[in-house]
Amino acid sequence: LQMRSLEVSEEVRQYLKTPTFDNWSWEDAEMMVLLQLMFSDLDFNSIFNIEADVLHHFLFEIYRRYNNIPFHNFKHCFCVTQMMFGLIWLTDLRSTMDTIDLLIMLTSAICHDLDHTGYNNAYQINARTELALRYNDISPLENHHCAVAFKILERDECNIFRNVSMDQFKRIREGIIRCILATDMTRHNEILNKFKSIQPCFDFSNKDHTDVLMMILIKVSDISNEARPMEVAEPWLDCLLQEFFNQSDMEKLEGLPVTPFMDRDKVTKPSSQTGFIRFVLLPLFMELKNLFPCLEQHIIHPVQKALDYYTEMETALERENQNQN
Ligand SMILES: COc1ccc(NC(=O)[C@H](C)Nc2nc3c(cnn3-c3ccccc3C)c(=O)[nH]2)cc1
Ligand SMILES: [Zn+2]
Repeated sequence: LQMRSLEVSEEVRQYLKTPTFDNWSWEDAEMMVLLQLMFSDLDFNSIFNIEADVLHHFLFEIYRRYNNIPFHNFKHCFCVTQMMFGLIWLTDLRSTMDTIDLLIMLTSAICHDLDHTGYNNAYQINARTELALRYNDISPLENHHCAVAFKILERDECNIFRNVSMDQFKRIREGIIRCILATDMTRHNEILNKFKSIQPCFDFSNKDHTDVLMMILIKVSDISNEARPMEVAEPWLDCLLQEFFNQSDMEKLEGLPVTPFMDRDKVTKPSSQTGFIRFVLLPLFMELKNLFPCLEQHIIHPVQKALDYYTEMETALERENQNQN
């Protein structure tokens, strides 16, 4: 992978800060350069003394450790990081949060699905895989993603944190572990309820409050493909269903329990999305909008349009089925 030193125009730098960024029109090598740009645009390199070649080696090793599977691949890692980058600028977090917390969030986004095999936690546990054994069925995938991240950081030439103090590294490590482990969707309600409970009087100087906000922001970045333009989001749903179908095919072959919304004989694109958008995405975004009203137009409106699109598709499909029967 030749990371061409793509000369990034001012126009692209601004476009990179918006949730409308289209990942499909960029090569992997260009996305690597854009990831470096995010670090420098947020002043991480100067504030934390991150040398350019160390950042380069770090990102290259990250790139190597994502697998070529339909959804949880390097492009997903880039999308989640780019959404996080966009949210930081959109909500002006540079003026309300410590820079070290922004560094934790961006690095967590980059690392959050490292070495994902395309089989979710339910499969790991049911199939009693090496990961389920090692992590005692407790978020086996997320524990693994985080362990791989710190294995990479143990190598001096990849350690972007090698010039920070012991106290700073301790805070960074605690933050990255907390954020990556928060991406386990089985903990969705636990984390959302914690955020709801501190909502009325959110205090940016209270670490307990900002710790929860950081988990909410990586969760939002991770699952918010539907906040992007339809021509960007729809291919991602095809990739996701491809990965889900691979898993449910394998589960059927191995006589393991099959998750209904992964079963190619049961799921349709609209049915999987209308429920997900209505019961998972919108409630999550509505909570975040209470803190950052500007997300109404940038995130919630596009998702409501996506809900209308899939609801339309669902009724059209049902009408078609009725005509056939
Ligand atoms: C509470 O745990 C859950 C809840 C919902 C889902 N997934 C769904 O409902 C369906 C399959 N749709 C869906 N799932 C999505 C999307 C984005 N990420 N994402 C996803 C991917 C892997 C694991 C979990 C989720 C939510 C998306 O746009 N749609 C998966 C896990
Ligand atoms: Zn992810």
